[in-house]
Amino acid sequence: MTVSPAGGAPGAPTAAYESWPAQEPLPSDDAPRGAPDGPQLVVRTVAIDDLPEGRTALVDRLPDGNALTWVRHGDGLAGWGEALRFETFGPGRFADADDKWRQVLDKALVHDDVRLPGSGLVAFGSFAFDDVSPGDEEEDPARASGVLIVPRVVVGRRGEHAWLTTVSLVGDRSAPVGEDLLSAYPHRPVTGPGRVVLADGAVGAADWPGVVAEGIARIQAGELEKVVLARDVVASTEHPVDARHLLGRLAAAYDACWTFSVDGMVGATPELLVRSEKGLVASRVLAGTIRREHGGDTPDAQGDDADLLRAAQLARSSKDLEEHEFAVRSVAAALEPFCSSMNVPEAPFVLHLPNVMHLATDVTGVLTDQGATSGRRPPSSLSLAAALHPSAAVCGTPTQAARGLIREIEGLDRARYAGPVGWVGADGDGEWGIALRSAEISAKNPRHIRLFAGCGIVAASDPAAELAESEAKLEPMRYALATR
Ligand SMILES: C=C(O[C@@H]1C=C(C(=O)O)C=C[C@H]1O)C(=O)O
Repeated sequence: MTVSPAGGAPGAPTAAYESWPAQEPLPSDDAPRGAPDGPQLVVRTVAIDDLPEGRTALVDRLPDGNALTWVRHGDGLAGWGEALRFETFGPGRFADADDKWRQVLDKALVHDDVRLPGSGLVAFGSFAFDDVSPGDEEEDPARASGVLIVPRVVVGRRGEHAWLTTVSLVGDRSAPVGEDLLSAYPHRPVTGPGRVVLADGAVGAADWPGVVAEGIARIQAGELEKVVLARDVVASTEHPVDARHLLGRLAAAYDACWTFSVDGMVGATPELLVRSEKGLVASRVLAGTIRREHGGDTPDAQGDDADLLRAAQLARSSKDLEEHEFAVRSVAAALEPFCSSMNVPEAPFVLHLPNVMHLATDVTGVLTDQGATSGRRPPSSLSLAAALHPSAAVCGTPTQAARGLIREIEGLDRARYAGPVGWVGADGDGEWGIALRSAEISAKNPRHIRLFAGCGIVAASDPAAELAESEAKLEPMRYALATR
């Protein structure tokens, strides 16, 4: 078999693209899975023409609840099965995952007929917000704080192009390949959660305004400028939660958000931490929120006159503009060392979502061509996400003081809430969102799911208003579980 170097897109793809014709059998050797020199993946992407269009078409393809997804406006990726899984821990969770990913890429054999972002070899990932989680040590010392998963099968769409990627491991003779790989995952019917009972999480709704008041007092005392404080709500369901039920409802109703699912972390986030594509980077920064009032059972993104008034109120609110400015500055400062040029708009726009409106700024940049001058690889989207995390949109300003205050007063194990979630490809490009408007299905008990929401607090914040805002931010996941 001939192995040819990667060609095509600039940006020095790191995986080898092999050149055998599609009908030839896959190579195999006797190396056992997980051999000391690491696993070798064989990846094949072909164009497909039978994927229907529509917001939920990708999610509808998922055969079971072990869903790996990243979907927006009907475009994106849906993966299932696990060819490889890497778990990482603590402060090194991003760097270790990035290293392991590069090792996989160096050996992978990729035959990609489609060559679009997301085709070929991809891994989905989800990372904890904090370097350490309260309770980690006592409750579950083995709990990983980062995970990268390479699916067995991925279906993708970008505009009019759709594709199918299959992944096998060299030497893994027991695993099905090609067509057999698809039939190895029979489609199981999607099940709803049945009756859902919601209860207070770590800090009850009645006590949470007190936590916010403490945050405000610390800001007013001059300890810091902004802190993001969060709370959780625990849902107990009659039936085990099937992630596809949640994903279908989120993808249909929250079309402008990125609907994600990685290893039990599910949500529809409006906030893009970083997208890296062919040397260009982009980040959608959100901070500053106003609730939308609407009746009915289905979230409705259509605006009315009252909405326009609220949007204008938000765009003029000095408290929200201040909160927003902190978040934009933190993202711009973190991206700057990687970029030769950047565009940071002076004023935010108002993003309309079915439940809330946000002040939003799209920051863009051109990555410095470090590869050309130093021979080093350009930073992967995962290492960019690591550099940007945690932005002031989910932590605060200054970062260290805010993180310290969160640990001190929030009383919540955020786990992967507000951490980076997304995917990385073979050339390092990828998309990472912030895991907001999200919930974590318990790995131990699939009838137990924790919903999260947080709010940026500044000196002028009002605890009761922040509680109401947190309720509005819980709405997407409550809707996904159909408790509203
Ligand atoms: C922290 C969350 O959202 C963040 C906080 C916002 C705010 O306080 O205005 C707005 C968008 C997000 O950056 C959340 O949804 O849990």
